[in-house]
Amino acid sequence: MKSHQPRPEHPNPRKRKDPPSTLTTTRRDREKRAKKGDYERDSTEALTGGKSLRQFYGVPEHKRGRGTILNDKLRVRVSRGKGYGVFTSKAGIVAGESLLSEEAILDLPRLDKKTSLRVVQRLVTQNKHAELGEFMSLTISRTGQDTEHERIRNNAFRIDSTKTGRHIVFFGISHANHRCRPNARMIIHDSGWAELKALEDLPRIGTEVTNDYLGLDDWGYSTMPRVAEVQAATEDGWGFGCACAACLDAKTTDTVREHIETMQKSMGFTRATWPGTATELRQMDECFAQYTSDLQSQGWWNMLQDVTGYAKKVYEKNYEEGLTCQQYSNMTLAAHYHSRACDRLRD
Ligand SMILES: C[S@@+](CC[C@H](N)C(=O)[O-])C[C@H]1O[C@@H](n2cnc3c(N)ncnc32)[C@H](O)[C@@H]1O
Repeated sequence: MKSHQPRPEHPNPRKRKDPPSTLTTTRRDREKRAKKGDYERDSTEALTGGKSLRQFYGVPEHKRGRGTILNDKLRVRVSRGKGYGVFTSKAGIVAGESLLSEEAILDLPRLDKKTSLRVVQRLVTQNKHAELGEFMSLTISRTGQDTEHERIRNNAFRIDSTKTGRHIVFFGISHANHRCRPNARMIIHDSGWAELKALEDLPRIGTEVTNDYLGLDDWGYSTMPRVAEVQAATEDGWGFGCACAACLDAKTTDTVREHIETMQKSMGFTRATWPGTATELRQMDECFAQYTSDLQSQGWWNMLQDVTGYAKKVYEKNYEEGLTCQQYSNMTLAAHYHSRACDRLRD
């Protein structure tokens, strides 16, 4: 009689057969598990039997963003030192152009472990395999933390101002890396759609499109966090210390930000929070449009031109790494508008 010997391991790790898993991944099984509440487990259980979460959900390992064409303007590619990133695949993009408009994969009313688990579980029960595949191809930066919650924490954007409030996850936009002086801006609509818009001209193919995770891409009214604070915020929120040019030259950046704050204080601008929602951003846009038209209607059009030109010059000379040109122009414009308005009142 033939004795049953265990097969030796294949020398090529890719061809080794996994031991039979207790975590079956057919659709029916997944549905059964979801109904029974078997998804109630912690990160250690998620790795049971050496299975990753992707294996647990039956999502192919190789589907990790690489080369994904997002639309005719953008694609996902490797970004050195940052995993993957979003890059232009079209030349001649101009400032203000819409780069990508996307619906959320996941929309969480709250950011906590239970809610995270529940929303991913819902993709399974609703047979949303494409969304599940997209979600699983997003990054987790802390090794050994392969849980739904960690993946959401790493890729979600806040839609209300609280840390644990409404968060949403996208596919393309969540692949965009952070930069403190970004070249694109994300506008999240309350309905769960988001749009990525170019903040500056992107003339060449292959330019990395970066977004500002922290809301530094404001109008310059807020207190600018120091580099150490930025690092702490990116570490706390997404598990990485920002390595953008502004953060690497912390001394210059901090000096520039200090300078800006002094200017802001002298103008009496204080704003404690960043615009978080689409409504807030729209309100700011409307405000800015209003005072631009005020300037025009009062015959101050030349001043508007001067101020913008001046701001650009100063920006190019001194403010290279701390602020976007647009932010600086807006801020300087606001300052001039403010002081002119004060002068007029005094008259
Ligand atoms: C929302 S994801 C961005 C896409 C991600 N790079 C990927 O491979 O899918 C956030 C993660 O990207 C990396 N990352 C983004 N911006 C970065 C930056 N400025 N410096 C270093 N790492 C960054 C960090 O690992 C972070 O946890």
